[in-house]
Amino acid sequence: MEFSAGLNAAGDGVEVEVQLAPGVLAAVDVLADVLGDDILLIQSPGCDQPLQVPLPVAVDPDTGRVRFKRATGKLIFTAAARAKVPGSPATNASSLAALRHPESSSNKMESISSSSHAELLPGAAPCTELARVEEPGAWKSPGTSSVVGTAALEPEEPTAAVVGVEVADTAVMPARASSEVPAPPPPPLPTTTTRSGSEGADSPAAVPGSCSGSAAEMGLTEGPAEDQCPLPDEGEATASGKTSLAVVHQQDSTPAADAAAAAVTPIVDGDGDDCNDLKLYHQFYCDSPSVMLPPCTALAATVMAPPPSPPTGCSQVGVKPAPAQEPVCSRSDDGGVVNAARVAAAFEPTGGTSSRDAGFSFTAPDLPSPSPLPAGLPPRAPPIDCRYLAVANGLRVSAHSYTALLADAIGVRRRGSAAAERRKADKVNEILQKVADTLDAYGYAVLDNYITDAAIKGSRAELRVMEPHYSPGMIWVGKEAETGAQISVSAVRGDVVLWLDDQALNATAFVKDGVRRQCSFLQLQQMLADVDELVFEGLRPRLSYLAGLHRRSDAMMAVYPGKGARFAKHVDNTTMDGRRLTVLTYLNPDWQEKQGGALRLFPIREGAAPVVDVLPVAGRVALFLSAEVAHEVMPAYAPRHAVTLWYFDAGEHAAALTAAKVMPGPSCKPTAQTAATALLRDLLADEASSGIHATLEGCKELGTRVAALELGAQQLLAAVLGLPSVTSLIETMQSLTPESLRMRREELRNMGLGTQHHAPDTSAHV
Ligand SMILES: O=C(O)CCC(=O)C(=O)O
Ligand SMILES: [Fe+2]
Repeated sequence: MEFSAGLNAAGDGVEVEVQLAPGVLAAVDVLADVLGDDILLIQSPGCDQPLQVPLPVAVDPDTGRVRFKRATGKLIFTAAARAKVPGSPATNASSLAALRHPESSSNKMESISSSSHAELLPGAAPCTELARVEEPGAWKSPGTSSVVGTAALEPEEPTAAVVGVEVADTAVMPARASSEVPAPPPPPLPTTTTRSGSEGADSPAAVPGSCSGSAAEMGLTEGPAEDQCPLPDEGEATASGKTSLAVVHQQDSTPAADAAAAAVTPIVDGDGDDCNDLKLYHQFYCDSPSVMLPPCTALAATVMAPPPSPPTGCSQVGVKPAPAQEPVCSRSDDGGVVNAARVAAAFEPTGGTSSRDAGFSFTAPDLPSPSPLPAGLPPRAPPIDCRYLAVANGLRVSAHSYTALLADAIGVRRRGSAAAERRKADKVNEILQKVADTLDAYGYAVLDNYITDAAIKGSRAELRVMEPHYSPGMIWVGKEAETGAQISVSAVRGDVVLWLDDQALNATAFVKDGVRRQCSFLQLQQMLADVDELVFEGLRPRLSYLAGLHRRSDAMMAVYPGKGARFAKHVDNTTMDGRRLTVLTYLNPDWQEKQGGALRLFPIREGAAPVVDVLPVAGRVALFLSAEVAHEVMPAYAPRHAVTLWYFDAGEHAAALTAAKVMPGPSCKPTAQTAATALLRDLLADEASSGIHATLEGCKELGTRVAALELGAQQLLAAVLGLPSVTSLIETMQSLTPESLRMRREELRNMGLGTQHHAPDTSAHV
């Protein structure tokens, strides 16, 4: 194979010319066909990050020569397969291609698109660096770059070839480990922050009946087309100070509130337009973190002074993360491998037998084991023994791909000059650093437009088939990481949820009540991969607090059905269960403030940050520290869709799992859950139907009942009611007056649907 590289005539990049072997040429050619002018994503063995090659590459069909230009970086080109792509070329954002090295020595190509189909052929080629072009900054002065080495490799297989080029330019090296990046000061005061004396002051007024949960109201309408935006010219301003995307309102203008508002620094892409040209960080260094960045990034939506009477203490409640047990494989009727235990747990995480009996199962034809992920890619959600391979359009799904983001990266299709590229990379780093700094200083950060409208719409469409099968969200209480007791009280937590693990995400069909239904979660998978990337590659290296993140929970899809459903104030991880970062992605196009449903985030320490209300608008990603930031979901008056992911710290998680194994807590006992739920049900029920009356006698009876409960039930109740201990629960309950009982009941009802909307049997699962 022949190869040459050198500074191009314009002096703004290195031009590479490669003579490809016939098989490789065919692969590149076909991929170019599949991807249109998107990105070719290539993962080569020994190379940590996939390479992203903007397409089309110019292939001369007569000579087999390929030319392309790189501004900087290391290019390792591994092609080991030939793809056959019938049908029309896919040009949408879901088109993607990846080369990934499988278990052993052979290479495979995976090519996925909504309408195409690839035949995988094994190849064999090591990740070999063939040539290196080293002259840091050379393209700043044309003519000084040089090829310092060339080599050639003839692949053993005619269909496999490797070409490598490394071009160094230290000017665009991204920030790496936090130790290498001096932490900049907290975000500066935004000079153009808009403030208003009235907006965002109170919980939004209820608009009962305004949303009934139809598909249209759930926001499944077509979003606007993506802007096509040119790259900024050389001379264009790099920072506009534009704050239009960071709607920052402040209720009270006090010095403390001013300072707090100032902390919420709007982050903008800085190129003076509304375009998504910061979507991509084009990472060429295989051994560096690849960074994807949201366009038009902004911080939290509404800054408010703390509410006059903040809700009572944080409940020790959280959400049951993925179960820790290893799955047990079994075989389904139609021959597909089914991990019944895990699927049941994932789909109906109530821990109760009824849900397991009801039993979902996912089905897929037998396929060979998937290849392990290439080293260095973000860790995936819980490892599973019986992995499912999705069969979507006859193609295997790559567990990780950057392509959905890349496909939007107009900056790649219309590459600017080296200087423009460098500016872009710098800006991306700057924004990521701001996000990390904000998270570090205040415990939370919010990114807007991280997920595209198309991806939101696609994911919502994929989830629609599952929506009838969501279960009431569980409040997870107790010290047992991942195995803790769960209790469902819709007044405290009014959403319904669906847990999706890797296996479920990769399934093509599910069976419920003996009925088989098709499903596909490709878009959703991509969205999750994009969030993983933000966390693992964008933030983990920048925050020592996140340095130990090793994996995340399964994805929890949640729908607050409207009608005032909410989730009471709580902290996700109060028991050192391993969860360090909570990341929410909202899927609600056209969400209006009057629909409520804001995520209210409370400061880590009194006065340390503003209380912010973050509306669940589509594409927005909210991040906060799971063990420190109290938060609640304000009553939602329209169906509100969100995806929650929890990222685990390796050390804390391991310790929690060990602790859970050796000392299962009393709250695990089903009897405790039943007793606690029964009492809550009575407490919440209308007086007429409840055993507890707001009279002196009723109060006395309640105090006696609570004191007589088993410890586990008392612990659960204390947690749900936001009381710090069992002692305090008993004291509180024994000193109730008719008045305070009525207030407590009202308070609980106001937290959500209450029994007016939910029958007791649906609001209590034990
Ligand atoms: O949906 C949200 O905004 C937050 C949900 C939440 O707090 C949780 O599931 O723990
Ligand atoms: Fe939460």
